[in-house]
Amino acid sequence: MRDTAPYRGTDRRGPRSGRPPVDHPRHAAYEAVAAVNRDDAYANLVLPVILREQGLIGRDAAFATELTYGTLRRLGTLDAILTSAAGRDVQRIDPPVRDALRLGAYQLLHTRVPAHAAVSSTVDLVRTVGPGATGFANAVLREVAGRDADEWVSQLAPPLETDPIGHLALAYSHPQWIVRAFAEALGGDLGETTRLLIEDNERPPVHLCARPGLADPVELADEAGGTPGAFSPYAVYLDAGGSPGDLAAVADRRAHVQDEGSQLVAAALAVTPLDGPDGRWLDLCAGPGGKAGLLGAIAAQRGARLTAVEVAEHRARLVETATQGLPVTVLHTDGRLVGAEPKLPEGHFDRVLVDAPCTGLGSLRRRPESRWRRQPSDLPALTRLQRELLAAGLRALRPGGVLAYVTCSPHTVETHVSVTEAARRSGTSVDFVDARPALPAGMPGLGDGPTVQLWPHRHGTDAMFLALLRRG
Ligand SMILES: C[S@@+](CC[C@H](N)C(=O)[O-])C[C@H]1O[C@@H](n2cnc3c(N)ncnc32)[C@H](O)[C@@H]1O
Repeated sequence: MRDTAPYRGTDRRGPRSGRPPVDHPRHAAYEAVAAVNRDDAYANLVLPVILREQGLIGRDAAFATELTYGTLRRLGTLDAILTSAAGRDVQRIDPPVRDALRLGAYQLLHTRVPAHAAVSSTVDLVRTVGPGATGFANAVLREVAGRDADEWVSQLAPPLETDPIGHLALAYSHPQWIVRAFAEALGGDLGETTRLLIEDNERPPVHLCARPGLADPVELADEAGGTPGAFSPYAVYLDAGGSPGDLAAVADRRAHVQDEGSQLVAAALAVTPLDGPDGRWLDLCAGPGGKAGLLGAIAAQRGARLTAVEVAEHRARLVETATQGLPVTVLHTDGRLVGAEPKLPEGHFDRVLVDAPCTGLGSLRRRPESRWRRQPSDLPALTRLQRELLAAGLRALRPGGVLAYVTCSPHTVETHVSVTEAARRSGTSVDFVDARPALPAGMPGLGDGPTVQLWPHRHGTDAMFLALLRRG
């Protein structure tokens, strides 16, 4: 909302209804934030339902979305500010009042909503969700309004010089362990780490993938009112407010919604040179089917066939839908069963994708609550699964075949450590292939190889990691 006219919200009941004014967008945002914090809901799933139920469209829907996503992203910093302003730990505030205050503080510090409107609309909200706390809410928000966001950070964050991780975590609203992981993956460069954290707090663009042989990206960009992507030959960037669900090309599966980084790593597997047969491709972790959709379309052009494996039944069904009409066979099974499952024989496949389950720290832009849900304790189970799936992928690969190991996390334990450990323990001879030539010529910021790490702040993509391995 920063760059648009100040927004005051809408009151559809009007002043004469005799009831306190109800601001529909703010109520919708409250419902969404409360569902996320109370019920562990996902904002991207729950918000569209609430918007539909409340009949919010256009500017109202955009405002509710901005409030929901912004508040959830900034939760860590907002809570530190509210703790200070309230003079008590925010965790000890009644949850409905706490969520209303978070929304109010977000409006005060990060939008152009006038302070009086942010305060009075939040007090109105508290009147309905936590009656009895209106005086408290009013006092806390007036305290919050006494400083701008930078002044609060100066007051509350530890000094950058002595505690850079603590400072960045508070200033840019990320848990410290994630800031530390990002800084490590960026070679300790705190300037780059800061740019990444800033990017994580922005609304991400929507990217489309024009499926090769089925849609032309320039024509799709015209149809969608977007622009062709900078790097992926299949990418189209949708303009803000563009709605992919309304596009005929998406409805009839000539295109799908997919981050450009995901397109690039899937395409990298397909373009890596290979000697010998090249007709059997495998996607070992396929759900919900984004990369299988792109690889299936490329396979159709090249006379190849893709086997797409997914262990979760509902996600296997999503892969089936996503790959209809393409030369793709979907298997609902555990990818680790290579060699035991007759349809997954050892030494059989020419190209294998292992797009492993991971913390998803590379796509925090798209999942506003996930940075607060993920814990370092998630890592051991995930990295074990990553290594087992990668080992299975290597077993499935024929000698001379090529495997792409991909994560949407830049955490080095999930990237470099997982891939080198699994390759070392695979019992077969495995060589790293330089992944950089498999990405578009001239793409900047790809590092020294042989693996590639994409970044939101460098490439405008999710932080996808790619390692290419060739079996000896
Ligand atoms: C990162 S996602 C894959 C995203 C997908 N490639 C795409 O582009 O849409 C990882 C997927 O692996 C699946 N998965 C987890 N464990 C698995 C296993 N043992 N075998 C096969 N799939 C598994 C998860 O259910 C999840 O759908």
